[in-house]
Amino acid sequence: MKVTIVGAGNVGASCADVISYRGIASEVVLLDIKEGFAEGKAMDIMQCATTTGFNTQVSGVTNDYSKTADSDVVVITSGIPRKPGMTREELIGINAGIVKSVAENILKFSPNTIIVVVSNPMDTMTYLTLKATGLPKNRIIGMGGALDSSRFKYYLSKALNKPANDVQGMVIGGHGDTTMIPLTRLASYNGAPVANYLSQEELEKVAADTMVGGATLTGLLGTSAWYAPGASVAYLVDSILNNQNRMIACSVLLEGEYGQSDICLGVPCIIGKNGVEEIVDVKLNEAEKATFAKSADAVRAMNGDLKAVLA
Ligand SMILES: NC(=O)C1=CN([C@@H]2O[C@H](COP(=O)(O)OP(=O)(O)OC[C@H]3O[C@@H](n4cnc5c(N)ncnc54)[C@H](O)[C@@H]3O)[C@@H](O)[C@H]2O)C=CC1
Ligand SMILES: O=C([O-])CC(=O)C(=O)O
Repeated sequence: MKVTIVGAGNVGASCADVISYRGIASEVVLLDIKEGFAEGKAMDIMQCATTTGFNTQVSGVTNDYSKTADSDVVVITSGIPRKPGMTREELIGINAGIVKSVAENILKFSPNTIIVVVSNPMDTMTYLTLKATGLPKNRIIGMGGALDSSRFKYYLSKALNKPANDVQGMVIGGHGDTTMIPLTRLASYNGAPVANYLSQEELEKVAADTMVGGATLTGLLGTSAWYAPGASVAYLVDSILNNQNRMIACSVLLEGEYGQSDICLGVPCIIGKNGVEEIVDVKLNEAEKATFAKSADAVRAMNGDLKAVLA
């Protein structure tokens, strides 16, 4: 199975590292516009093969899309990341043009691929990719919810003082500081509602910390995060390539689900060999439905800025 990752920067390279280390794909191609950069990242990762013990073949290319031919999955991480104090939405001006041209180039050589969109603002970039390529909706998946959910579980585990792997929870809605929706009511500590153990005030703090999880890291690192984003993409790619049918919150085209249409937004999806196999209805209550509608309004307003690039 072959995976191409466009953008060999922090997130792209981290993703390639996890995919190879865990043997998720037999071949990974890193592509970047910066001369020699993807080649260097690929060589560095390949020099881990004998010490960490993997057989995945990782190669790097400078803007040569012919080397990406017949990829089963293509991950788009090309574009600029935010700096401290910025929102993800501020990246649209530069990233929209990059994402559109990358998606078009990819399809010339891998017409049957499934595309995973990572570049920010991710929900709007996913919608752009869908509109620009005209691919069926099951083959365009925005990655954000897997990462946001892992941060939610991290903050819940800290509040509970229990191992993160004993915590279940999901974040839906937009992948933005104000549009994310941590589903606190449905989160559990090994099946028991977290509200059994945490006060309302503690739960609100967990949700607030989750929503600004990316901004917090950007403030600490000077650029946005990459280890958890790279691992989250690899988790999603694994579910596609190995047909695991995991339920993962992903940004996908909604056509009436969750009361929304003509928008890509984070909802729980079954992810398997065809990409999005199914959208799962987790039965939101009235307050959650209203929050979801507000999140959709904000993302829809952002999508309005795509007119020029889609013209
Ligand atoms: N959806 C999510 O959950 C997350 C999204 N992101 C987003 O992912 C993107 C990448 O972030 P980082 O890897 O930290 O940035 P980075 O700056 O480390 O890497 C981006 C790479 O894209 C390359 N690039 C730019 N234009 C290109 C083109 N036309 N073709 C090929 N490569 C091109 C650059 O040369 C650079 O190496 C950002 O937009 C960031 O906001 C980051 C983390 C999580
Ligand atoms: O915060 C950012 O800009 C990058 C990102 O999407 C994340 O780490 O969640």
